[in-house]
Amino acid sequence: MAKIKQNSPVLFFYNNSKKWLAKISKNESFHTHIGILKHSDAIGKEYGSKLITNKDKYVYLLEPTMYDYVMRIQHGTQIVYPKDIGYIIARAGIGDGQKILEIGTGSGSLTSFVASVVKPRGHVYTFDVDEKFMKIAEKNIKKAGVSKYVTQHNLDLKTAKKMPLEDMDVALIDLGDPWVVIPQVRKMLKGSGSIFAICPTMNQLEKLTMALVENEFTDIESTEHIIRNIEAREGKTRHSFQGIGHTTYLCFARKAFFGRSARKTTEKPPSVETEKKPSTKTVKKSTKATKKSASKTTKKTTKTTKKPAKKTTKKSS
Ligand SMILES: C[S@@+](CC[C@H](N)C(=O)[O-])C[C@H]1O[C@@H](n2cnc3c(N)ncnc32)[C@H](O)[C@@H]1O
Repeated sequence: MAKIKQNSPVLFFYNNSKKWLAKISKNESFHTHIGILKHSDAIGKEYGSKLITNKDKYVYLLEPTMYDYVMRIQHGTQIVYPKDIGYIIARAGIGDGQKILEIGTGSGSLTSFVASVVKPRGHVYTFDVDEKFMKIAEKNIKKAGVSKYVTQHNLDLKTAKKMPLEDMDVALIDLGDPWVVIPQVRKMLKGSGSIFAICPTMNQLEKLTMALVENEFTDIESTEHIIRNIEAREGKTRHSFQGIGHTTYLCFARKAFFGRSARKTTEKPPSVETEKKPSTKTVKKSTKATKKSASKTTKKTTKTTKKPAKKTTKKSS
């Protein structure tokens, strides 16, 4: 039986829109519209028990899940929501023991969730360029209890000359221009490794898909996930009037070896519809942009809780 004690995490659950997440500290209490919730009253109770307030209302003392942490995360940036995270984990094949590369830590929502899936043997190496967001993410990752499985780096991989990682199982990208980092990500991914990127608009999705084809990725799929809440009550179950509209598009692919260099130039890449070669003009543009910005490399790595798997052996990527 799991009993609540000092420092236990607890979700004080009143209803779906009123719930409070806290770490139990015996001298603390908080005032709510349903009365005062005293932490000391929770100590010694089993998770799932009721706690009565001074206004004779009650909350349930629930053990928080990763969903609860992510939904109550401090937002520094837009975050990836559980409705998308579930599919990302399934579609990218994320599991225990994997090495994950993430570009665009943001508030650490996706980082925390993915770390909770790859732990205890796996690790998330996450990169961001904004120290302010990195601090927010660090706090959120700590609150979610997965700091041990995450290493945060302050490094712009767009301009980095040497890739700091190799043989990654999965790469997750959440930046405004994900197509720019595809060549770099390719170098760090193992063969057939999964890549996933967030694209809030269709224009971004198009540019990304073209870069994926150009950089020899296959199994390309783009999806949008809409969740509909149902209000289920006896005799009057119906869709909720509230709901989230469009949030973002998700794009998945796998690293492959098209063998273009070994083929004659007239030969076409594999015959999947989405794997048509993009117009050279656009691809050249993004390649130029990458090269141009490569001269301004900033290298700074913070908070290394675990060493990245850097080896100097060069591999064909
Ligand atoms: C939308 S947020 C990511 C949100 C995150 N997926 C989450 O669930 O909390 C995008 C992040 O990408 C970062 N970013 C922008 N350009 C970057 C770059 N070149 N390398 C790494 N991170 C970058 C921004 O600082 C920002 O924190």
